[in-house]
Amino acid sequence: MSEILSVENLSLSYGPLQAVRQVSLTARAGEVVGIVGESGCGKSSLASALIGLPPEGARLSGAVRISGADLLAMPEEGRRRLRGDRIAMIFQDPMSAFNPVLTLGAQLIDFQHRSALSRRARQAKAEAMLARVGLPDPGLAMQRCLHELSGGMRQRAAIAAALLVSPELLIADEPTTALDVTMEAQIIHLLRGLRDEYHGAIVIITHHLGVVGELCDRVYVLYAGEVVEEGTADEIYHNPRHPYTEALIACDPAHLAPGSVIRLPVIAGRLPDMTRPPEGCAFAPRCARAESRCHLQPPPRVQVSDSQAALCHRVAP
Ligand SMILES: Nc1ncnc2c1ncn2[C@@H]1O[C@H](COP(=O)(O)OP(=O)(O)OP(=O)(O)O)[C@@H](O)[C@H]1O
Repeated sequence: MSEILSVENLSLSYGPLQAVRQVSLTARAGEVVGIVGESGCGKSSLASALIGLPPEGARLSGAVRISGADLLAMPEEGRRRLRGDRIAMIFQDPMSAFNPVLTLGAQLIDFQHRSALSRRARQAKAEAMLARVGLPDPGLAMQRCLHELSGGMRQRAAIAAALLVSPELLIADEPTTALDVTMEAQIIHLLRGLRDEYHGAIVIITHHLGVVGELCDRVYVLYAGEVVEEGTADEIYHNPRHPYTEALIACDPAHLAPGSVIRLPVIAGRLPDMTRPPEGCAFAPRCARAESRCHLQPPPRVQVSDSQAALCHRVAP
């Protein structure tokens, strides 16, 4: 499988605040890769760096390669072209992909402006894609403005818009958080169906480990801006080795028997102050298994299988 996305030692900081620290990851053609972590661990900052659009004032280092081309090393014009041609993004707020006062049809046709197809063919392709993502009566939906569509329909339209340009890399940043549970299940089902026919790489960024377990091939667990564990979805979900991954799983609603809890458990403690990251393991202050070396020395990256690795003093190879 060819590597579509290759990230090497990527760091992003806002002044003294280190939001993303030395992240390395890959996504190959046909693969769905999940990046999971709780709020504030650096997911959005990482997502912005993956598309070469960091927030103003952020400082970036490292490499983000899209099919070999280093996004961070090229001038803005090159990045813009790459984003338009080869990378598409699905945001939590589907409205951010659209102009609210233009019809959906006009926008879906315009998104294909680089295509050699006629206007009529682009229209037909847009309608077919809307049907594919489950919009009832796509012909009618094409004539509607976005504010006339329901939240679920907008999210489906945003997915259709992203796929219309056949991107090599599709990045979904918290694609389901804004939706209710039933709709979330439908969207997951849809993305799962699409992965079999879409041959690019899909990267899904979420705080919800259940999404990752159901949808992804491989998972990276992010804590305090670092990848603390990586592995296949099966390894991460059923045989987590990092205490933070274990804690995330214990908090996941999918692991709780229906009706058994009133409030979701949360991981006790809070993220460290990232303007002064701890000298040892960043998770040690919240870790029930921490020993003194965990507080003093940076943890080693321990390879536990061909595909699984954890950043932890307590994990045996
Ligand atoms: N534009 C910014 N300027 C300064 N600090 C920022 C900026 N954006 C994010 N941060 C800080 O960087 C850290 C990581 O934030 P980020 O939004 O990337 O995390 P996240 O995991 O996406 O969180 P959430 O799920 O709540 O969006 C946080 O401490 C946050 O306060």
